[in-house]
Amino acid sequence: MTSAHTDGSLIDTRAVAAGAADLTKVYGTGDTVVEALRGVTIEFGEGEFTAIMGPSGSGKSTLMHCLAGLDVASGGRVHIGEADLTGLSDKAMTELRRDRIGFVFQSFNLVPTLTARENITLPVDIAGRDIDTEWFDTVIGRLGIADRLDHLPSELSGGQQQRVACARALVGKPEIIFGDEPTGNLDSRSSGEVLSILRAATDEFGQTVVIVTHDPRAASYADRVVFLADGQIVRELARPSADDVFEVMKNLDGAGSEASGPSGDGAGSEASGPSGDGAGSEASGPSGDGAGSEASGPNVDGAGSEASGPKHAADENTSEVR
Ligand SMILES: Nc1ncnc2c1ncn2[C@@H]1O[C@H](COP(=O)(O)OP(=O)(O)OP(=O)(O)O)[C@@H](O)[C@H]1O
Repeated sequence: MTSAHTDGSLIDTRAVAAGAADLTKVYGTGDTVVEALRGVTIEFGEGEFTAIMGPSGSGKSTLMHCLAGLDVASGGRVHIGEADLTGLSDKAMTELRRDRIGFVFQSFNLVPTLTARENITLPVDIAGRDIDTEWFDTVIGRLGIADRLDHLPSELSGGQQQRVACARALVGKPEIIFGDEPTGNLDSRSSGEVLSILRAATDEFGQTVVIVTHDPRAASYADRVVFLADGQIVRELARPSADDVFEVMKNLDGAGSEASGPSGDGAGSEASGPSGDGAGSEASGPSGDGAGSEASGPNVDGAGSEASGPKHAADENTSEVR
């Protein structure tokens, strides 16, 4: 949410959905000690989509797990809304995670004995709430899993399982959704669908989304991208293009292994550069090759062209704030 300064410029007035203050995390002791987080202070505004990036081992997953109450920090504080996680009992933490947080993690954690539909509605069922059937239909339609709902996870492809996990995180409309490489196992079309619907969750329902990703194109769907290195926040970009993100990652990473260019490995989508010509449209960036690209998602946000990639133009709003 924004409002106008007297000089006409916009200021951000949205409420804070979650945050961390001076967060530290130390693994091991003595010679094997690792300082995974070294004083991270960050806030996530309501309805904001944030991507966390950084070289391998920089602390992204650790930060995500501490924020989501899945791991306990060594020092500092974390809050979700008004709730300070530091003082919560196990029971209160479980309820908070169940009622207010959605998770899209790469290890899908689907219950193998439940169908896709049952997995998707499980958190809402456990919480004893009613399913918003209209939103349920919208989510599964956009994610292209409507015809897979009665299948067990073992009968689904990896990408379909990940989209079921994404649907599970979305249908209950939790205040905040955490995704640890939510598009990591997806081809670029499915990746675009997942990112578009996460974007829609913020734009249409005011949900807050925080993802860890290695993919500059995925990051370019975000309102801002926060870069970690050695357990600290070192850069932040507001509404960047994939090219902007790629440039920062290249510099942060030295050898550039995390944000490798178009010749990136394997499926390419996670590590591909924004101008990926290697796999052609498969790895293409948001401002690249137009509406027909593989990366284009469904028309999730009402503005057709918007959905074919992230909404930020290459040269728009790329101010560096740190
Ligand atoms: N359980 C653990 N025990 C000891 N060290 C750990 C543990 N988990 C993470 N670390 C270390 O903490 C640091 C940060 O790890 P983390 O997984 O948060 O990095 P990351 O940025 O998510 O990396 P990647 O991009 O490779 O997933 C690394 O040096 C890692 O080896």
